Amino acid sequence: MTELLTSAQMRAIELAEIESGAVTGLQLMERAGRGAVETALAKWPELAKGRHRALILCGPGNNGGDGFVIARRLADRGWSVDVFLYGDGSGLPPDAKTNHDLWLEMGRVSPCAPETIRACERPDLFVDAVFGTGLTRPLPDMLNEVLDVRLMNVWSEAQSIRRLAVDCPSGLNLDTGMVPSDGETAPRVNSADLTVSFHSVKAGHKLALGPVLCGDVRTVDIGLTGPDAAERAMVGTAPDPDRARLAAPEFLHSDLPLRLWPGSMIAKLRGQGHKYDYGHAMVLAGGPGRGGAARMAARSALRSGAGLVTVLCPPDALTENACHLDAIMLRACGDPDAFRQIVDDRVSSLCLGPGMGVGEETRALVAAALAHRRGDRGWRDPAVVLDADALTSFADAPDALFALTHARTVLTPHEGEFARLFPDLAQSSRGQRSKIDVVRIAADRAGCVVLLKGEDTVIAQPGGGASVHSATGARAVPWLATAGAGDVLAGLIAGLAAPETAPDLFCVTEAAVWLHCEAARCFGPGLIAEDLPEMLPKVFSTLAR
Ligand SMILES: NC(=O)C1=CN([C@@H]2O[C@H](COP(=O)(O)OP(=O)(O)OC[C@H]3O[C@@H](n4cnc5c(N)ncnc54)[C@H](O)[C@@H]3O)[C@@H](O)[C@H]2O)[C@@H](O)CC1
Ligand SMILES: Nc1ncnc2c1ncn2[C@@H]1O[C@H](COP(=O)(O)OP(=O)(O)O)[C@@H](O)[C@H]1O
Ligand SMILES: [K+]
Repeated sequence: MTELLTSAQMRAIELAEIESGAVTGLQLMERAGRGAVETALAKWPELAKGRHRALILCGPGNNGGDGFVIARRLADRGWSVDVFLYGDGSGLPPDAKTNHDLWLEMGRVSPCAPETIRACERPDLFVDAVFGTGLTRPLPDMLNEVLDVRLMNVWSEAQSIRRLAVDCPSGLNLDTGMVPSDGETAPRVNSADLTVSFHSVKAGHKLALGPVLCGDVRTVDIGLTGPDAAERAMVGTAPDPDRARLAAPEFLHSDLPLRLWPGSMIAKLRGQGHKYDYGHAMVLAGGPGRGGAARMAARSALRSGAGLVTVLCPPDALTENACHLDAIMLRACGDPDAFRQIVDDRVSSLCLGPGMGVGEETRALVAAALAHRRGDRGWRDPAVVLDADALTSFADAPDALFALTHARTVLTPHEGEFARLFPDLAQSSRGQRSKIDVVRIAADRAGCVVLLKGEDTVIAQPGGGASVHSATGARAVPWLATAGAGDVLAGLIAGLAAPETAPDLFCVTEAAVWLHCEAARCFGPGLIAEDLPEMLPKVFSTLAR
């Protein structure tokens, strides 16, 4: 699954399935525990052979119930298993209580206390089944002392103890990827080498701290088959308004062929026609000495598929730009009047912001771009990508920008630019709201697609459709944190949106972010922004097959 469910959505799916009579809660718990064991043994085959020792911490809810199933399954394999319960056995919810009692027929349950845990023999596998989707507040102090086996400083070679988290490392909020804090002590949380999640990944696995804390995240199919459980919208099609999805070539537990996604988002991999059919993208540049950002955006637009790309710059920057551009055309344009004369109805996408400078001139050009209509020639208005200075120029009056933006606009802020336009949604004022939710609010407010950058890039459109692109784990590209990488992304969106046959802007933006990350992966460490457009042909060659 590529849907990023919230805890409430997961509970609703589970409840609907149980109420339909298709499955019982106990069966789901059994499948979850069994799936967690199978996944751990598949990841660590050395544990699949012979008898080992497990230390399992169970919590007061159903996450703890999964822990008791795991205990039983491992004991069945001949393992020695020490089980600890945080909380009181009599208060367990019914299914967890049943599994607690089943385990009591095989072994002991000790109260969770640092002294008793320290007295155990060194485990080969540590299982965190304390809290999952039910975490509602910060972890209690006592748990913090025992949740990270590697920090307990009791066992030799603690670094090699395998740490399995059931649904999530306890303390992580699965809706937000954040760690709730009581505001007085440092937030407390566990981390894991392997996190086994059920049915679908949750938003918190992919946002904020989730990817760092969860380690390898693997999803187990627990056989939820009802209508609510089905995946709703494949990447590359209109998103479901309620369920965020991953911008990744996957659907229904399987990999999509890359020619299907993102290949189908790229007109020149399949289309026919002349250069104007692929659209004319225009990138507005700043004054002398500030043109590099726009030139990189333009190069990226040309590489990604626009038939023609023109840089528009103030007249005094013409010479500088002419020295750097060949395939990309160049026109002088310093004000909205010039803009209106130059931009004809064949222009199908516009990119404004990189290196333009902050102020009234930029505001006026942004307003002209957002007012531009294509008349009879194009079947829809040009896509307008606003980045960097085009956003910051409206820091004092974001509403003035939102009065101009329309459905063919995409805003591509980083957190700093986002805070200028949406101060109440900024990271510092976000509180416990998830990045997905705040970008949804931003998209509704701006009436257009909003992309908020980061390792967890979130894209949302008005009405709730949202996507997360995760550049973490095997797709981590720390070397993308390089000046100008964002300019290239803005150009990439403009280039993919330029062709007459381009899909809608939300889908184009999802594909652009994935391609941007792939270009960075393809180049590797040492990357500078100029390298990104040059890697696109290599990335595209893998999509056509
Ligand atoms: N939803 C589903 O479809 C399935 C859920 N399963 C498991 O059930 C879990 C969810 O179970 P629950 O909803 O019972 O939630 P949890 O087991 O995650 O936690 C709920 C309990 O913890 C308490 N609690 C929350 N935060 C606390 C804190 N900081 N300090 C002390 N106590 C705290 C709550 O009051 C409640 O008693 C999932 O994560 C998963 O492991 C699986 O059994 C399979 C199916
Ligand atoms: N550590 C990272 N991992 C993945 N992507 C990153 C990382 N750092 C930055 N990026 C991506 O690189 C781009 C940087 O954009 P931005 O901050 O606007 O830079 P600039 O303004 O210098 O062009 C964004 O797309 C962002 O998501
Ligand atoms: K857990």
